[in-house]
Amino acid sequence: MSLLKVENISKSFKTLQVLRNVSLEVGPGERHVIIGPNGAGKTTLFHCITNILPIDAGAVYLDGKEISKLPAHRLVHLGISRTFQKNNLFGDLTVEENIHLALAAKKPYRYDIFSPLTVRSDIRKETNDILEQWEIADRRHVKVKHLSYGEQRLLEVLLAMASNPKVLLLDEPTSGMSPAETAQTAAMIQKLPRSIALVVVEHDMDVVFSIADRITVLHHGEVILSGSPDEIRNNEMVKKIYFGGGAKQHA
Ligand SMILES: Nc1ncnc2c1ncn2[C@@H]1O[C@H](COP(=O)(O)OP(=O)(O)OP(=O)(O)O)[C@@H](O)[C@H]1O
Repeated sequence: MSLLKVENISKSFKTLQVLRNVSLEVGPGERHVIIGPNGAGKTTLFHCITNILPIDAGAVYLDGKEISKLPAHRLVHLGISRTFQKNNLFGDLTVEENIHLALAAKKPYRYDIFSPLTVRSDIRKETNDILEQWEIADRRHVKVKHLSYGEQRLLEVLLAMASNPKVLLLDEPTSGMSPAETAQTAAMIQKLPRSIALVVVEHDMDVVFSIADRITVLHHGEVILSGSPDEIRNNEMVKKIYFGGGAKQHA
């Protein structure tokens, strides 16, 4: 059974149909990358999977259970976490404090005003583990607004992982990054544990092919192909639609 199943979902904004009978399945630990030209509906698909936007038709399942109408915080507890194209960080707090908050949000005691976060030894330990594991311990006291753009996006991925998700959705993790930051991010994504399935929207083809087990191609809101990296690379229709100049590529 697939871990995440998207079944025939459709979405319109007034008269503009943005998703049309989109289906995809993601297995445990799979790296599933979604590609497609600008405006194909990739971000809308993420919003629909996480019920930030209600779907018009179809259904989304996690572990066989329908989750289409569940609110975002319930989805996090069930094991779906995501990042956004725009950073969702607290710029005036340090790296360490942002990690504290992300970890505390998942704990049952988060509303206990008599237990300040800083004395919670489990949060301190988990924070240290994250800082060490991802080799950012030397940045722990830096305010997030003073990190480079690439560092901020990396931190956002780490925070999305703090909830120990089964599925992590990454929306254009390398957008706006320098080539060095892009390479660093791709390497980081490759290092993410296989206990987490990844669904990644990505434009950079080097990144796509370096991480994907499976690729789904969206075009005008429809899945035109889903297959292995080799199948995608060698498919004539994909070459024409996506690589053939019909699509505007990101800078
Ligand atoms: N809230 C909205 N209201 C109306 N139209 C919208 C809304 N959000 C997205 N759209 C339109 O839906 C289409 C798909 O947008 P979406 O952002 O999902 O595409 P995308 O594939 O993620 O594009 P990109 O690669 O540029 O991020 C576009 O035509 C966009 O203008």
